[in-house]
Amino acid sequence: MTRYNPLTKLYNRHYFNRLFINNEQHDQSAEAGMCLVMIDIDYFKDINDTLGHNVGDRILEQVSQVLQHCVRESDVVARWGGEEFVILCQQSSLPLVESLCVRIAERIKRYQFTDNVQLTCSFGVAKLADNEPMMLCFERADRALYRAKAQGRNQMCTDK
Ligand SMILES: Nc1nc2c(ncn2[C@@H]2O[C@H](COP(=O)(O)OP(=O)(O)OP(=O)(O)O)[C@@H](O)[C@H]2O)c(=O)[nH]1
Repeated sequence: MTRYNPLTKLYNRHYFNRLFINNEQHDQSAEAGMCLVMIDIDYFKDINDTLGHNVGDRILEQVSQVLQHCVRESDVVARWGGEEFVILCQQSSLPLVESLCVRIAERIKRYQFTDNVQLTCSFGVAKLADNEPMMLCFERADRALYRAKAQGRNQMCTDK
């Protein structure tokens, strides 16, 4: 089974799921300080609709590079769906992960994307609680992302 999404070269959803979401065998020490970030490009459909699918694909590649560049080596980045990404940060904390999101947002703001496209992202953050299944933490991060979208996009929400 392939681990990677061919376009972005990031881990694909299936592999990320297998590693973390469906795997309840993690020991507690490995789980200490695990945080999840869900990231979704804002109004990505408009980019496809106005500039075409090929430009959309280039943007997805470039955003993926930004994410890989911003994270630590121990963090795991995956393409979750169309224009949605997930980062799993290990041995981290909410303040550290929130500052990671700010760094990513700043880098995306400054990045010279194909066709001079300007874009922003929305972020949803959650920290794995003691004895919490990864799936529940993931759902909390996803709800936080939904809030960031609903509140106007280009922002980060944390589920505390
Ligand atoms: N170019 C390209 N587009 C994709 C790919 N996968 C999904 N998409 C597009 O991503 C777009 C997602 O659109 P929406 O879910 O409406 O989200 P959005 O326009 O980003 O709006 P918000 O998320 O609400 O800010 C759709 O137009 C999909 O066709 C892909 O691999 N390449």
